[in-house]
Amino acid sequence: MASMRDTAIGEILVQPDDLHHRVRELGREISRDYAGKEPLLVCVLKGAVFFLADLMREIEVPCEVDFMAVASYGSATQSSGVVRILKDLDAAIEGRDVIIVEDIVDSGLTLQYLLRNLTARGPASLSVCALLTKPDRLQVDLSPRYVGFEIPDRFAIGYGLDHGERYRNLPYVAALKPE
Ligand SMILES: O=P(O)(O)OC[C@H]1O[C@H](OP(=O)(O)OP(=O)(O)O)[C@H](O)[C@@H]1O
Ligand code: HPA
Ligand SMILES: [Mg+2]
Repeated sequence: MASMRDTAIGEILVQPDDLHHRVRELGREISRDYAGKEPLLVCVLKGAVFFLADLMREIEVPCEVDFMAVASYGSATQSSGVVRILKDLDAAIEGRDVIIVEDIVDSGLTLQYLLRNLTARGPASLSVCALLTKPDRLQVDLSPRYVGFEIPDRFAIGYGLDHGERYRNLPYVAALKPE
């Protein structure tokens, strides 16, 4: 775990206990909504891996997971919306009940791209479960069906979220301290 003395770690936005409880609630909601179905969770690498692993263990209906890696270009704390697939899903999703699992929806441009791309593959249904959203930064007209927490317009790190690949291992979500 990165040291608490690391000067780049600012104010804590979501405490470990709150993450744990909310992830459990989301798992219950999904289990209820998908009763009788067998959803496919599509985890967007890398940040969502941590959320996915905790969420999936709170889901009580049979479910599967597949992974997709995408890259968006731009400065370190901003995504450009130009999205490129680095790793595609292993299997077809036609006819499947798909849930996209994201760690954060910031501008929404990555998610907008993913929704268009996956819709074109003919899933039976497609929904989004995002741990975090930043309502003040959203640039597109979409709203995930499942949201963990709404956070202020701060660059977030921890619980999967990185800055330059660091801080993913923090057990809480914090704001990156401005330089
Ligand atoms: O709403 P947006 O402004 O498009 O930003 C959200 C996207 O940015 C982050 O991924 P990132 O490209 O940092 O990849 P990572 O998960 O590997 O860190 C995050 O996991 C989302 O996929
Ligand atoms: O606030 C954020 N933190 C980490 N990665 C991100 N990608 C988009 N927004 C963020
Ligand atoms: Mg990142």
